Amino acid sequence: MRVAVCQLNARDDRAANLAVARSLLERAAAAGADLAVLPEFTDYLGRAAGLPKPEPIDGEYGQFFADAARELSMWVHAGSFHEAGPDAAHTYNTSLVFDREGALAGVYRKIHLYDVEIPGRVSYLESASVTPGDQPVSVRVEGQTVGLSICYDLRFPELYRHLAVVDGASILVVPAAFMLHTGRDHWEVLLRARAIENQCFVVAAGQIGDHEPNRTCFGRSMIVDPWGTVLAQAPDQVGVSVADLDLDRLGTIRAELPSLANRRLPVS
Ligand SMILES: NC(=O)CC(=O)C(=O)O
Repeated sequence: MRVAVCQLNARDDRAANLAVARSLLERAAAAGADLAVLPEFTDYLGRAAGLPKPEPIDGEYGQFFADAARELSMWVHAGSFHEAGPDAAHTYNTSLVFDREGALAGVYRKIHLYDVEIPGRVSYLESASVTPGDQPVSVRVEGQTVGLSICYDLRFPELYRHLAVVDGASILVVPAAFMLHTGRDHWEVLLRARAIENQCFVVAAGQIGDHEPNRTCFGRSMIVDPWGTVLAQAPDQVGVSVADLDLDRLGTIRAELPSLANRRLPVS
């Protein structure tokens, strides 16, 4: 299976963000991707005050990427967007996955919210405006089980254990807007750890660069194999990176180094 990670610099202009996302999906399709993944908050990454009215799953955002998937005949993981939430003050941070016909194949709401205060570096209280999801979600894509997650989820290995062991995922997807300060030291280590410990491919699409207000994202979108080898890493710019997932290699790694099968403790 050929996968693409689309690295974006979304800002406060929703229409412009979607136009760039569409052009990256076109590049991914031209490169022969079966599945293309966009980053967290592909719709909008700007000041809270300027956030366009949050939409339902079948709103314009969903329709836009359903059309893209159908027109490009490619599976599209539409990063995440601000889904209308349970009350006026809260959205969900939601991923949508569309099949080649543009049919909705999966919906995942970010479970772990980024409430972090690192003085002078990072100040973010995601729970002030986002309601967390509470369900791990996997989707069948081209005969493979793909486990869904979003950004800060990456720090919670129990989610990925569930996706790999309970759901049987062979591919783990991570749309992200990882901060520069934390990303420098943690992004690659965490992605490769999740790949190695769960013996899965990890496909991670990130935001890159400056976003209002005072937010800089790390980028370095990455595709990692189940051995922990980095198959593709994006340069520090908006663009598309592609890799082929050798699913036979996944079987070989799991057979030769059966750490998933050797687990001794149950997964809830
Ligand atoms: N932005 C996030 O949700 C996560 C992040 O930047 C981090 O975990 O660090």
